[in-house]
Amino acid sequence: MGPDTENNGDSVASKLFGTLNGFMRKFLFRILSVGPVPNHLAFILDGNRRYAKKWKLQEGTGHKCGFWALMSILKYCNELGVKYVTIYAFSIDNFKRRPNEVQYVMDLMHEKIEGLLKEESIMNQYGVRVYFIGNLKLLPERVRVVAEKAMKATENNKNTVLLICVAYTSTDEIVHAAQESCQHEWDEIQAMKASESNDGGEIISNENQEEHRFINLVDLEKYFYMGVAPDVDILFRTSGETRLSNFLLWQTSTCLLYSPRALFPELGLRHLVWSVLNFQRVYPYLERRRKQV
Ligand SMILES: CC(C)=CCC/C(C)=C/CC/C(C)=C/COP(=O)(O)OP(=O)(O)O
Repeated sequence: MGPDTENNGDSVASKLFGTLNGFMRKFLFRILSVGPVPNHLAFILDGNRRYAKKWKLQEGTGHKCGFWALMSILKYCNELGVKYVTIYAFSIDNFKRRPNEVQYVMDLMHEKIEGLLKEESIMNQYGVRVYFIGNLKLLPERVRVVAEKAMKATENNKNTVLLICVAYTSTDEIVHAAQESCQHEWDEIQAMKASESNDGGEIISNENQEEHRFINLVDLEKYFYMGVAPDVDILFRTSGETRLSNFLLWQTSTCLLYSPRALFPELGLRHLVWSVLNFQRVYPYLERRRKQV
């Protein structure tokens, strides 16, 4: 059977099948919830173009199918009780791709984000709060504006948090956090000096100065774009690839890496269930590692 590139599931048969599927899925998720359910899943969306090639579609249609796969995964995560879902939608390096591909993905993002703003969108149906994560200044103005609108429009949604990394790389995030943290320290030292001279020359204690000389872990994490989410529990990279490609290097130190052979648009329920079962198998080990950090 070929791919459903427009996500049309409107026939009576497909609706009936969808309802049946929904019941079975909820039953399956009940059983899975007996064990620990991961709190944060992250996805490197790999294989959209290969999917288009495989089915002899236009390259951009592969990205479109990737978007529909993402919506299904988001729905399953919501039903299973996974709180945070992060996706690597576009890296800073992706801007080096052919201009017409960059343009296509930006247009698709713009169109889909506008769709997410609609009343009947999955974001509102499922109570999903959206964050756009990364150096958003690098985005075309119209995409940035609609992204900011979507963050504002969903800020009161409470069920699942969707973090969309665009114009993102992990090293850029770390540099940004270090710069912000240094700036904050510098501002504090200047404020202390100013109050010292106002107080008629009271000397800043050595301890106080020491405290302000080093950036510590907690400070740095405060300034991460990803600071709104906890560390990742399972990192998916589709297409059987096992590279991290500069994605969430800081937040994945104690997670399970899962790389199914499926291309991203082929990612489905069975992959999610299998990854959660694997997570439950290694959970005691991950927990021990986390307590040691
Ligand atoms: C609003 C919103 C969340 C939109 C998301 C749109 C979307 C699915 C973007 C993915 C873009 C991308 C560079 C995918 C990687 O596949 P690839 O091109 O690297 O495929 P390949 O590995 O086969 O070359």
